[in-house]
Amino acid sequence: MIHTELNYGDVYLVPKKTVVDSRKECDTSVQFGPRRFVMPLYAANMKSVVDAETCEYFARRNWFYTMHRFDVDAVAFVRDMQAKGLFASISVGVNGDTLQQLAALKAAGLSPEYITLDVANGWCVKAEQMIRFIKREFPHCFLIGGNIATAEAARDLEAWGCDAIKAGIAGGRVCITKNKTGFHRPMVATVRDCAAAVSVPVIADGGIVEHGDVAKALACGASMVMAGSLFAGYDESAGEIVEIDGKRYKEYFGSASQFNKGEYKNVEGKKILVEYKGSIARLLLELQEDLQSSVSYAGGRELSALRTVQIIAVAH
Ligand SMILES: NC(=O)C1=CN([C@@H]2O[C@H](COP(=O)(O)OP(=O)(O)OC[C@H]3O[C@@H](n4cnc5c(N)ncnc54)[C@H](OP(=O)(O)O)[C@@H]3O)[C@@H](O)[C@H]2O)C=CC1
Ligand SMILES: Nc1nc2c(ncn2[C@@H]2O[C@H](COP(=O)(O)O)[C@@H](O)[C@H]2O)c(=O)[nH]1
Repeated sequence: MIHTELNYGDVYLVPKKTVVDSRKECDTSVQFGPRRFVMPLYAANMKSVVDAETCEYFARRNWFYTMHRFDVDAVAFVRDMQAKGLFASISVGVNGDTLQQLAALKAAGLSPEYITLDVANGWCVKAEQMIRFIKREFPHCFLIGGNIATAEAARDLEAWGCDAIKAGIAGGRVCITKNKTGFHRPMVATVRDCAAAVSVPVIADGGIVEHGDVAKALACGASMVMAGSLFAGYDESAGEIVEIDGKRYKEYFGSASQFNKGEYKNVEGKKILVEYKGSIARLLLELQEDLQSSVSYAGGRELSALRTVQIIAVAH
């Protein structure tokens, strides 16, 4: 029997009695690893979304960030962020280049506060080996592993030593994995299954289309949400402005796109143009206001209230 699974766009949250007098009373902050952040939401570790300046921008405003792992000097990045009194959060892969970067960090006496193991399918032997290696060599580091999409995979990554798990396979806006391989799991099912299976925080990665999807992800059990396209196209986002017929855009491309890889090999991502939207400050404020409102509809004062709401499927 083939069963149906749902995405954010297929569900809504049922309102409860509001207990606050103003949405301002609702607290959107989240403890994640050793630090507390203003929002349970952050920009994807993609080259077309974040660069070193974007990371600094978010860290200074106490938003979580993760630098991407493509052509990055991890030593320089970690040293620079920590010299500025900011936390360092980097991404790594599973191959020899990552081992070299980690050895260089160790030799320089540096330890980032957060490391994200960023591979398409984190439920694999190479990921297990890297997770165990990082936990051994950088025991004080908060290690995020991913990506995965099932309870069984989440349990394995927790057992291997991950401090948080990033869930979401082939749900991203510039993803073509589902078209090229046939594999994908809708986000509501992914997040609910993974979050129920482990005691470490789960990050819902990809597929955020509307601001309300953040609240839906948290209602499904996510502790944090990662989004790419939501944060693309701003002054502070990575990449240059492109002008076409007098209209301004920024490029948003997948980490597994030909554009990011530099060759057409195992391509599972595409490049699109997103409208240029100016400064990101207004977006960050609006996201926070919207989430405060979500918490009020959930009948609480804190994010935990979202875990108590009923999720309903809607007929299209
Ligand atoms: N969240 C998502 O759904 C997805 C995200 N991505 C993103 O794209 C980026 C690049 O991903 P990717 O192209 O997979 O490369 P990776 O850099 O993640 O691959 C790392 C290593 O793992 C091997 N590998 C990758 N996929 C598989 C597989 N299916 N089976 C066996 N070995 C594998 C690769 O070898 P080899 O190339 O020889 O196979 C390579 O040596 C990452 O940042 C990832 O997050 C990509 C796809 C889906
Ligand atoms: N299948 C692919 N997924 C990718 C690729 N590059 C990034 N990603 C994933 O997408 C999310 C962002 O999704 P969005 O809907 O918020 O835009 C990102 O965090 C990765 O997990 C890719 O090339 N192929």
